[in-house]
Amino acid sequence: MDAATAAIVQAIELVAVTKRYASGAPPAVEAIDLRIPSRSYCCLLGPSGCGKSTTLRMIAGHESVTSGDILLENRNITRLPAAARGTAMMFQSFALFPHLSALDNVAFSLKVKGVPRAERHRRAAELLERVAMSAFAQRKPGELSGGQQQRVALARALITEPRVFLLDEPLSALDPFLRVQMRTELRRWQRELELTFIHVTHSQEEAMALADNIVVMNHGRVEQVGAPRDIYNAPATEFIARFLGGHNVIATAQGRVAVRSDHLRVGRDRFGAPGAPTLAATVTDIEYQGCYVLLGLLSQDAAGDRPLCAMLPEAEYLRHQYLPGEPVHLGWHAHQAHALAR
Ligand SMILES: Nc1ncnc2c1ncn2[C@@H]1O[C@H](COP(=O)(O)OP(=O)(O)OP(=O)(O)O)[C@@H](O)[C@H]1O
Repeated sequence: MDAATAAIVQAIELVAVTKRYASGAPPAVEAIDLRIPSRSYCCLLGPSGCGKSTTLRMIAGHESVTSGDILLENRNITRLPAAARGTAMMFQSFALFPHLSALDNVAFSLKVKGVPRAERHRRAAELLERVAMSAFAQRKPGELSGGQQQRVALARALITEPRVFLLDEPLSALDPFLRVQMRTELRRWQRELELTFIHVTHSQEEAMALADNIVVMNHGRVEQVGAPRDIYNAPATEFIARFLGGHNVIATAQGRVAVRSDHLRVGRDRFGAPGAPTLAATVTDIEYQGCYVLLGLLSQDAAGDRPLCAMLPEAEYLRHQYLPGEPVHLGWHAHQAHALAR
């Protein structure tokens, strides 16, 4: 490890963490090594069943670890109870107590700890103010909108003064409009609070919008870790290229490559110098999307029939007006094709 890497405090470090729910069953999480820098926004991204919630629950202490270690700021927390770890969790459904006011919901964990009423209400009121919910302190959860409930849930988690904030699909219960709005708020809170956020999602769009680092998981393993732009521009595997969307996987003589849909060039004439990557294709569909047009294409590559997709800016499409059934040529710049490991 170089000095610069050593100087970055890791909020969370997983060392060879494995989880088996039953002996003999395939592992839900298999030998994961992961470092999440302090004060960063990390998204665990992957399809249903890939092990992301299990990973989050093991960090929270809601699930035991079969083998391996979990460190929080260099402290081994693997065997500590959830309340002693320095983490707090926000759930998809927010899990607010329906019969308690927003203020009492936020103050709840201090009540359990025996903090006197006046003191716990003072601290809860401060946190409600921080999330712009002071005016709703006396309302019950049922009298609040989804977004307002989320802010109360955030305040309730923050009252325990966590070092690491864990979020399990926190936006998926919200309608699409509110989801985008709350996404922006989550990012702003993370920056303002200077906390480490670890957020589980199956939405690549959400992960791209929020994360400093995305951890892409598949079948209980980490497939790739990186900044959204780095992962999008150089997906390591075919699974990632397909899961992220917006990519074509093409079999070439040198192996499989990923080419972004907006990097695939389409023309009636063959492209470029002899030897440059090129394919013949037929237009199958045309989808108008507003500022761009998606062309569905069928081609043959080294592995056989290959459905592909090209994303053309609206003006370019209008210049050419391709029609379904029309033969076209496809091309791409060699540097825009990323070799896939598998
Ligand atoms: N309590 C449990 N007992 C037994 N198996 C479990 C349990 N929880 C999860 N699993 C299994 O472990 C694997 C990983 O599940 P996990 O919930 O971590 O995935 P996920 O990526 O979060 O999926 P989702 O997005 O659907 O929540 C799955 O095969 C799941 O069936």
